[in-house]
Parts: sequence; C-alpha cells; structure tokens
Amino acid sequence: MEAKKENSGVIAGPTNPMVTPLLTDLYQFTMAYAYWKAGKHQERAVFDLYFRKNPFGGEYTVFAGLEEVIRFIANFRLTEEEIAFIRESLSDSCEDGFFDYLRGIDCADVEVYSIPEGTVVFPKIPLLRIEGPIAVVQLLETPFVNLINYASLVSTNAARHRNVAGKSKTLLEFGLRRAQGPDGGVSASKYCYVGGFDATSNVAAGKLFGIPLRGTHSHAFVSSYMSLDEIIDKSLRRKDGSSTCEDFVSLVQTWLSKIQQWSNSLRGIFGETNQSELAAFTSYALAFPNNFLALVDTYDVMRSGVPNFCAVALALNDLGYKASGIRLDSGDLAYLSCEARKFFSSIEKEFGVSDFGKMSITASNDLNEETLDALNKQGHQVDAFGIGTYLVTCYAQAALGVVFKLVEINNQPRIKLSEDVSKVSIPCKKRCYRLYGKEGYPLVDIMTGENEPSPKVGERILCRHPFQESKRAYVVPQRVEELLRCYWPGISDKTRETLPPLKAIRERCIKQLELMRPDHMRRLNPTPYKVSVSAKLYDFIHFLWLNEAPVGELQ
Ligand SMILES: Nc1ncnc2c1ncn2[C@@H]1O[C@H](COP(=O)(O)OP(=O)(O)OP(=O)(O)O)[C@@H](O)[C@H]1O
Ligand SMILES: O=P(O)(O)OC[C@H]1O[C@H](OP(=O)(O)OP(=O)(O)O)[C@H](O)[C@@H]1O
Ligand SMILES: O=C(O)c1cccnc1
Ligand SMILES: [Mg+2]
Repeated sequence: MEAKKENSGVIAGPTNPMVTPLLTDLYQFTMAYAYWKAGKHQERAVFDLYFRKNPFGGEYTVFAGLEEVIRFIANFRLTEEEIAFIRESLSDSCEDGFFDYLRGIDCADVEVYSIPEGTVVFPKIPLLRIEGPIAVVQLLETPFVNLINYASLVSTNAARHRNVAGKSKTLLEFGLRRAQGPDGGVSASKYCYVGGFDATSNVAAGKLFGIPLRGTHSHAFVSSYMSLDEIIDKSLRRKDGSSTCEDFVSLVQTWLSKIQQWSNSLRGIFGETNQSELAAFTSYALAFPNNFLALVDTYDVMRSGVPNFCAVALALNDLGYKASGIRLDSGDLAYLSCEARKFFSSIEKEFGVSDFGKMSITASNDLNEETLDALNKQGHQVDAFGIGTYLVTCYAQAALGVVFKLVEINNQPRIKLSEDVSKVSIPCKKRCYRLYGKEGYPLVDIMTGENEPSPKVGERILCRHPFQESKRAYVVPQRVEELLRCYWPGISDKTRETLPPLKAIRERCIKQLELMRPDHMRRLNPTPYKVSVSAKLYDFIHFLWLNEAPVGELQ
C-alpha cells in the first residue's frame, strides 16, 4: 500500500518549459512511425544510458540530471498542437492511425532504473536502464541524453574545481553571463552546487532551487563615482541603534589619514589613494553596513584599493559593524592576496581591532583548475574563489559522450558491434553493483545478468574486464551496493524511489567523492577505477559477439 501511495505522488514538470516531447531528434519520430507501421511499436525494449570515457582527463564522473529526467517522463504527453506539428513534419505517406497512437501515449508503461543522482560513476556502467514499448522509449533517447549530459559534465567540473581548491575554501559560481544561453546558465548554477560549490550569483537559480546567493560589486560601481562630494546622506546609525554618526564620510577620512600616517612611518607604501574609489566604497558601506565587501583592483590594489577598504572597514568598526572583505579581480592573485593579508594583520596589531587580519579575501578572473593549482603551489591567502567562464562552459571538455543503446528486445539480448572495442555495447538487461574493499574504498563496479545471484559480502567473486580476456581479478567484497534503483516503476509493482531535495543530492555527491581512493581522484595520471562484468556475462557477451559478427573471407 505504501508503494501505491508513493507511486501515485504528483511530480512537477521539467524546470525548463522547453523540455517537451518535441525536444527530441526527428529520427526518433520517424523510427516510431516505422515501428508502428510494422506493428512492432509495443515490443518491450531495454535501453542502457551510459558514457564511455570520464571527462577532463580524469577517472571519475558525477552523475546528475536524474530529477529532470523523471519530471520529464512523469509529465510526458503530446498535445494536439504538437501532434499536428509532427504530422506536418513527417512524410505525407504517414497514416492517420499513427497520430491516434501518439495521442494516447505516455510513460505509464515505461520503467526507469537509475543510479541515485550525485553518485560518483564510471564508464560503461548504465546510469539508467529504461524499459518499455520500443516506440515510446525511442522518443525518450534524445531528451534523456540531453538532460544527463551537461548536468553530469558540469557537476564533475565543479567537483574537480572543489578538489583542487580544497574543502576549506568558499566556491562561488559566477558564470551566468558566459554560459551557453539561459538554460546553460541556470543548469550550471544548479549542478555546480551539486558538485560542491557553495553559492551562485544567479538570482533565478537561487529562486528556483534554493541555492544560496552571493555576490560583490563590479568595477562599474567603483568607477561610477567621481568624488566624496557625491555622497549626500552621510549619516549611519550604530549597529546597536544607540546613536547615529552624522558624518560617516569624515569618519572614513579620519581613518584613512591615520592609516596613511602609520603606513608612512613604516615603509610608505602609499601616498594619496584614489578618492573616487573611496567614495564608491563609502557609499557601498552606507548601503550595506552589515556586509560591506569591496572590489579593490579598479585603480591599484595595494596603493589605493586595500587602504581605502581598510579606512571604510575601520570606520564601520567604530560603529559596531564588521566588514566582510575584499575581492581581487586582476593581477597576480597569489601575491596580492598575501600582501593584502599582511596589511590586514598589521592593521589588527596597530589599531587593536580583533580579527581584522582574518578579513575575507575573494579572488576571481578567468580561474580554472590549473590556475587554482598554481595558486596553491605558490601559496596564497584567498578564502573564496568566484569562478565563471571556465566552469560553466566546461572549457576543458565540451561534452560527456553519453549514449543510449538497445540491450534487449522481447527478452532477446542485443549487441552493437564496432571496430573500436570501447564502442561495443554490453548486451542484456543487467544488474550493477559496487564492491567495497577492506579499507572502505570502492574497489570495482561489476555488471551481471539480471537473473544471476548478487555478489555477497565475504564471498569471492571473479570480476572480468568486459573485453580484455587477460584482465580479471578475484574480489572478496566487504560491502556490496546495488547501483540501479527503481525511480519510475511503470507497470511493475516496484516502489518508486523518492526524489531527494537538491541539498541532499549535493551532500551525497560530497560524501561519495570523499569515499574514493585518492589515487583515482588526483589530477595528474589518476588510476583508472575498475569496471567489470561477471564471468557469466563475459562469456555471454563474447558468444553474442561471435554470433553477430560476420566471418570475413580472404582472397
Ligand atoms: N599567481 C598566479 N599564478 C597563476 N595564474 C595566475 C596568478 N594570478 C592570476 N592568475 C591568472 O592569470 C590570468 C591573468 O589574466 P590577464 O593576463 O588577463 O591579466 P589581468 O590580471 O586580468 O590584467 P588586467 O585586468 O590588467 O588586464 C588570469 O587567468 C588569472 O586567473
Ligand atoms: O572570470 P570568470 O571566471 O568568467 O568570472 C566572472 C568574471 O565576470 C566578471 O567580470 P567580467 O569578466 O565581466 O569583466 P572583466 O574580466 O573585464 O572584469 C567578474 O569580475 C569576473 O572576473
Ligand atoms: O558578484 C560578483 O562579484 C560577480 C558576479 C558575477 C560575475 N562576476 C562577479
Ligand atoms: Mg573577465
């Protein structure tokens, strides 16, 4: 009964209203027609959705996009308008009966088994197994691949940036303006959060998914000010509300003079700071006294931006407010962050302002895995990184090659052969398991035929490379995790897995990444994670291969 209740729960439509049954390739409809015309459309097919190679030269991938897939099939239904358009687009010879058939289809008799979203996954293992009438499942191929491909790619990219930056850093996704269109932008914000980013600057994504929003200000704000005279309302109430400072601008100027005198007595690193920058900072502080953050690189970081920031921050401190920090957006980020930190620490000492040395430093400007790695090697004092272009465009790899292949029809296993062994599909409706070793790390993933007994804890099992005969190993698993779960039961009596909230998907992803053996995760020459098949499935693949491959004749 419980299952029934679960299965009948209403699932909202896809986040992007452009995701409709027409968001597919024309050939899915032409094939659907040909299946229908041949009376084959109801034949029960099984497809696997998987990818062949990990992206970014790495040895792991984060699986994402499942929720959108389920939202899509839960609401899959063609409208009259859509059917009319398909009729116009197909050949005139297509019979009316097909359009009546299209009128009646939905995904009630489709079953979807999937690895949970946010899981770390590997090539060849089905991320999803889709079973149903062949004509319907064929229509799902393109939207499914579309919904999984970029989601998994950008989540993986985010996870890789997190891996280099380290756990303690704040990672901000700033990519909307550079993303591949509006959906690219919104999807990037969603899936970078899944991959371990902390927040986004994308307001729509904040509203849609509840992702924390963060932001600073731009150079335009700084350069839009000409002088302090522009500030008309100079008053600021103390944080505790006990009194009001009538001239905050003067308080800032007083602090700037003190800093100048002190600094000159030491090394004299700056003379006059840029007054229009000071006006912009002061004005921003008056608008946001509780979270004053300043972009300090418009004119000169150490001769102007940082001292101006400190003057405003110290004035705020007098009134009981704590400034948030600075952002650096150009120059040598390692060097400048260290210099800024030194300056903050000496202000803390000189003026006795506790924690001033811990002021947050955010860095941005064309950051990517390599620059983060370089900054780490040089040593830096950055607390938060704002990353846009390289992250959301997945600059280092354009796509994850997700594919959708027929593995069984009418209970008959099917195989797709290729000159390239890595492109040969693994036939049969399969079960997939992750086997864990003594030290708690995942050791190997294994695929078995659907009716084979599952691997057991403490029982030795032979894991074979699917195509290379000599590559095999015995494994005694300490833990066995079945990977594919039922997310859409169709006509089966299985219970539907609930779709977790985004935050839970993100937490799963972070935990999963932490669980991996470090040598699989390193950036340079990572160790490949093993993906295998059972001995029985191995034999069957090769039997089918020989059966289907024509024997050549030499002349
Ligand atoms: N210490 C560092 N080590 C390695 N790369 C760095 C370091 N500091 C900054 N970078 C990167 O170097 C590049 C500098 O970009 P660019 O040459 O365009 O200069 P810029 O700092 O933006 O200067 P400007 O704004 O004056 O044009 C950016 O990609 C940035 O992330
Ligand atoms: O550098 P990204 O990783 O893409 O991160 C986002 C960038 O967007 C903003 O500036 P924008 O690029 O619009 O202008 P700028 O580089 O000239 O400052 C911001 O200052 C960052 O530098
Ligand atoms: O808030 C920011 O600092 C920000 C947002 C988007 C792009 N670059 C910077
Ligand atoms: Mg830029």
